[in-house]
Amino acid sequence: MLKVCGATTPSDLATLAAAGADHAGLWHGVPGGPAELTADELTALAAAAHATGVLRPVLVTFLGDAAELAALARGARIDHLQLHAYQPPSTVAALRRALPGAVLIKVLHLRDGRCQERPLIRAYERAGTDLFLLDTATDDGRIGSTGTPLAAPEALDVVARTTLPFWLAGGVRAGSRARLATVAAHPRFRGIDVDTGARDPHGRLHAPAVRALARTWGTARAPGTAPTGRSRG
Ligand SMILES: O=C(O)c1ccccc1NCC(=O)[C@H](O)[C@H](O)COP(=O)(O)O
Repeated sequence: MLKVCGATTPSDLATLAAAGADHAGLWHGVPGGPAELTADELTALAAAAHATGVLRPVLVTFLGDAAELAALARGARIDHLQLHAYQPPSTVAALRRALPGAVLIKVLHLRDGRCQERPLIRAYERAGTDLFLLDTATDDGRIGSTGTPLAAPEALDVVARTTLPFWLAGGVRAGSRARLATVAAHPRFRGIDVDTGARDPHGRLHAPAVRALARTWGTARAPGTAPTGRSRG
């Protein structure tokens, strides 16, 4: 599974679909974010993602109001939600009740190798999280699209504290597959989530980079096929 984050136009989605991505991350509720979408834009792009026949949209958000998120997801017909900030387990639980069929992805942030949410991991699992996304936070506290690499031993240490499937993020590139081989070999590893490594030097989504990610990480689809099933693991 390959998710690429921060699509803002139908042309971005066409690039991702043709280059082998399975999920497109669409931002809403990320104040000041360069890929921030209005609710109407989110709905239109989610429809465009579905129309590709291969891409599933993921709502990526810092928002913590479960009722607002559930309404947004229903309105945009998105069934994958990625809680990318420090939303508490109670938000996951409320979303689980509001959207029983959705795939709820909670980000776990590693800063200086330490998982910021470590004491809450079990609570997130009990609340109804489907999938964890391991990502990096920078020394100065930035989160999301940091391009900062995650070390394999630190990722595995967090994974050992969980029981759920997980996606891997944090400066992932085609060339980091060998360095992260032990993480990719984990039985609960389900795929990668990339922003920086899928872009050209001007910050545009870049088909050759996406193709290289899909090829190197072994997520490439057979030509003409759509991903099967949901991403719950
Ligand atoms: O992508 C962003 O800029 C972003 C901003 C705010 C919240 C979340 C954001 N991205 C979420 C993602 O899922 C990224 O793909 C993930 O952080 C990995 O990014 P990178 O390290 O640049 O590959």
